[in-house]
Amino acid sequence: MDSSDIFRKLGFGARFDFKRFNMDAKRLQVISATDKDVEDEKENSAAKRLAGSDEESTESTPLKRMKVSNGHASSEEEDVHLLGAMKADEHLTRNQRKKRKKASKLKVVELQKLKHEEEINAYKKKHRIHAIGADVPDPVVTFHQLNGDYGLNQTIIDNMKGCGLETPTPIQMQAIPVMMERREILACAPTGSGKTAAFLLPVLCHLKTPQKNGFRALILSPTRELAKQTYRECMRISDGLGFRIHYINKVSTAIDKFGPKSSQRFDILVTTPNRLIFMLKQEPPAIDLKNIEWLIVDESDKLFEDGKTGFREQLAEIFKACDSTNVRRAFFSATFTYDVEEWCKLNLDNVVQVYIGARNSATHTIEQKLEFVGTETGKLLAIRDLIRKGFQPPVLVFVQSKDRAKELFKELLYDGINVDVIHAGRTQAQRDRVVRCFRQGDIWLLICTELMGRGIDFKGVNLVINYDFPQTAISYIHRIGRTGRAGRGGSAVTYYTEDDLKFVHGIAHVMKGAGCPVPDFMLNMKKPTRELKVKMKKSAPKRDTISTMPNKKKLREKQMREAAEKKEKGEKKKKEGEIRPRKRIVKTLGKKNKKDLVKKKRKC
Ligand SMILES: Nc1ncnc2c1ncn2[C@@H]1O[C@H](COP(=O)(O)OP(=O)(O)OP(=O)(O)O)[C@@H](O)[C@H]1O
Repeated sequence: MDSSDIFRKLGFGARFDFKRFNMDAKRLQVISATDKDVEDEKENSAAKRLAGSDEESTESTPLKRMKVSNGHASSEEEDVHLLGAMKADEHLTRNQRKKRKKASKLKVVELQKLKHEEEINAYKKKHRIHAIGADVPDPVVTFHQLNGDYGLNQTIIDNMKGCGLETPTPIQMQAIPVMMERREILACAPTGSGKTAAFLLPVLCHLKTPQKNGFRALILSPTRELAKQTYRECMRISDGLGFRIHYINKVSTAIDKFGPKSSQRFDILVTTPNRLIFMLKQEPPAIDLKNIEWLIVDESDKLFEDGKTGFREQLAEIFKACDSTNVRRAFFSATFTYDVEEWCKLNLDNVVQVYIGARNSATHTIEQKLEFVGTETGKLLAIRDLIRKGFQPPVLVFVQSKDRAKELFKELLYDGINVDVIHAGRTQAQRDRVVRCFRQGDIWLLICTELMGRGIDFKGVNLVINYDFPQTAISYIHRIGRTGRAGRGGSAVTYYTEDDLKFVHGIAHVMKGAGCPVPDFMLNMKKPTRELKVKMKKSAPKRDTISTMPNKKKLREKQMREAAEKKEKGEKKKKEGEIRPRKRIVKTLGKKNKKDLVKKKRKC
């Protein structure tokens, strides 16, 4: 037995890197020339395909494309490769041939997988989808696909179509399959991009049919208005399936309805954290969240905020109450802070992060403008000018507090337009009426506070006016996001005064990020310090009252200030007189007398 025999025996069934060992293999007669040719041909064809020489159009049939290429080689392609391999295999044993066939099949599958990945990446890039996480499922192209792939009820798909939702938006393309696979998710997509349906569809799919096990899905929203809107959307999409969906309107009735003695005939609860906490704190708790399978936190960055405006503590208590082992959590918002992201990475199980477009960016369909108005009076003049020139309702006007909302309402009440106001100081019935009238078009211009800034979907708002400069860029993104929804156009104008100059930089950059023209001087404005930013975020700046009438209190203050200044000046003069009396005498003597005095002095 010579060395080549030993090598052949030991190397039986092994595959060679032909580029590196070609010469040796030939010398030892381990392979024939045909073996190498087949191998070379395979590599060449793979490279060609990855370089895009494949004739098949990737755009025309995306669904088919994704299905076919999902890891399995087409039989035609396989045959070509196997034929070549069989010719080369003539001199091999049956076992060797089998192994070779298996190996080449594997290679084809790998190449198909690569091709598939490339196509998926191109599709994601086109729709600006970024997904981070392990084994992220592929995005879907149609709602119909969800029926085949995940068993989504056809009624839901029909209801979606009935509401005019024909094809999924980018966030729906990616977030739905992720949630369908029961993965926890942190999703961020621009305002008005269809996040509500993105979380409702998987929830409805997993709940399958109505049951008597108490609530199985919980959706949290920061405001009652948003909770009600989500409840309505959920009812629309699940129409005909018999799910019992609830929205807590009055806590007193909810306690009787959902308490321990209830029939447990409910499936989905949509509410604000405060109301839920109130019910959980009853003795015994007036609601049971032990069977919750899906906990959705909408506008999650808002709910994660600390302090008066946030719900962080309440959220922690609700998380504790949803203690089922198979609870899944989903966080949705148009904006995310670093804190929320870190929390999700640490606490969620194998989380998938989905971002559409650039993070914390404004919708591209909104025309944004910054308008310098100098002073508070300038703002009033600007808005009156806009009204006088004529505007296209509906318009939303944001101010920083309920007091200012009332002040502006008083000012505009007699300007000949249908104007109303909504803020936390109004009763729930008043708030509901205002929202209803605004939706119906009976109110043309609605003055509101940050209450309306999050999630509210008013169809066709044409213009958003930031009467008071927003406290943060995040607040700006949400406020202007009330227009330009679901791919429609819209405009936003932000008034700024001398006092707001130091905060213009941030907003100018958000505008630039959304592709709006911004003058260079705005982009180059000095950034506010960190302390200033924190201060502004915590509390809105003090501003002069919104009024064209002279403010009596202010007038009195001004008079008192002037009187005090006068008095101070007088005292100062008196003091000066005591220190330099001669000078005073000289002054009072006049020019002629002064000369006489000098002469007299000389004589002396
Ligand atoms: N696939 C779709 N095709 C067309 N319109 C859609 C689609 N999905 C949702 N919409 C519509 O888009 C609008 C905005 O949707 P939604 O309120 O869910 O946005 P959002 O992303 O939650 O916004 P926000 O960040 O302001 O809360 C709604 O009127 C909704 O009916």
